[in-house]
Amino acid sequence: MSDQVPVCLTIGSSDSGGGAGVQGDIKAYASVGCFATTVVVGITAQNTAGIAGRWTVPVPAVLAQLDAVRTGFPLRAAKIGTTWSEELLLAVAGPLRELAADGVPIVVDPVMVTTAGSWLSDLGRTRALVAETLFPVATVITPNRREAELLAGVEPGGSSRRALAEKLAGLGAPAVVVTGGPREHGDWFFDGVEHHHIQGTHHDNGAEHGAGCAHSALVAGLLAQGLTLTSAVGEAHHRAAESVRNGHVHLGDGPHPVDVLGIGAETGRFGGPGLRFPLSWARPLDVPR
Ligand SMILES: Nc1ncnc2c1ncn2[C@@H]1O[C@H](COP(=O)(O)OP(=O)(O)O)[C@@H](O)[C@H]1O
Ligand SMILES: Cc1ncc(COP(=O)(O)O)c(N)n1
Repeated sequence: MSDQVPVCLTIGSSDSGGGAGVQGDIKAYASVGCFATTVVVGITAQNTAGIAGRWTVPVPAVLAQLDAVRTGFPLRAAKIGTTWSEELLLAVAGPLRELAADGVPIVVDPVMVTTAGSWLSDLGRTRALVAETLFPVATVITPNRREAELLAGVEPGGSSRRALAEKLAGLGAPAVVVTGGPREHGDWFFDGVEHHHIQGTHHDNGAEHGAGCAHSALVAGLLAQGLTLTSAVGEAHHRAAESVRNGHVHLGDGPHPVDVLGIGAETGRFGGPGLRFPLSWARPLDVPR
């Protein structure tokens, strides 16, 4: 790992509930020692129960954010989450191609439906366009089963994750992680040549809001830290699963938010104390700094 903090980019949408979207990505990047920059393409009025409203950011504002980040920071990895519309996909395709040509690994998380069941993408032509515009610039794509089925254009439940991954590779994705669900534990990774079942423990505490966002940001962050793709996707799964296990089960009625930083954990992921903040840490005002 390099001794400089790697800078990563997320292109995604704001989750007012703080668990997923760019807010979740920032925490996931921080959890693997990366500095997060953000290009906000949409805004959601959201809590754990679902999305009450959503707005897209005008394309010129998206492009200006991308330009500011690209010219101001040495990006070491990027991820793209929500893509909303055809117009937006077409607008970001060019800058993403340039990033990829500069050797920046790009993780494509084709978020379409949230854990709570709200739609985050206007389907229609967008499905084919995601493959056309984002697969060629991707280092890896990280759909869940439902997103993989939608992108592959197959009926739900009829295909193995192996078959889905191969189908998406056939549409141009260089490598594919089909993430796990309630019935298929662990993740399925196809590196373009070989298949790997990343085994994992399933946690049934209902704290999965933001797991997919955390996972794809973790893959990008770990690539930025110099891990190989195979190591990054393995480690990202274990950290995402931990973030579910440590999840904020007391927050919200719907799927609870993950805790990727281990803020609420009794013990951190390395066995020491978690990031829980005891009030005794606060310095009295009269202590000179
Ligand atoms: N209940 C769970 N227990 C353990 N790991 C989980 C659980 N839910 C999701 N994960 C892991 O979190 C990551 C994101 O997966 P997933 O929830 O399928 O993404 P999405 O939010 O896109 O549906 C994957 O590595 C997956 O295996
Ligand atoms: C802005 C935004 N982006 C992505 C997700 C998906 O997250 P999840 O599937 O974990 O609910 C979300 N809920 N909100």
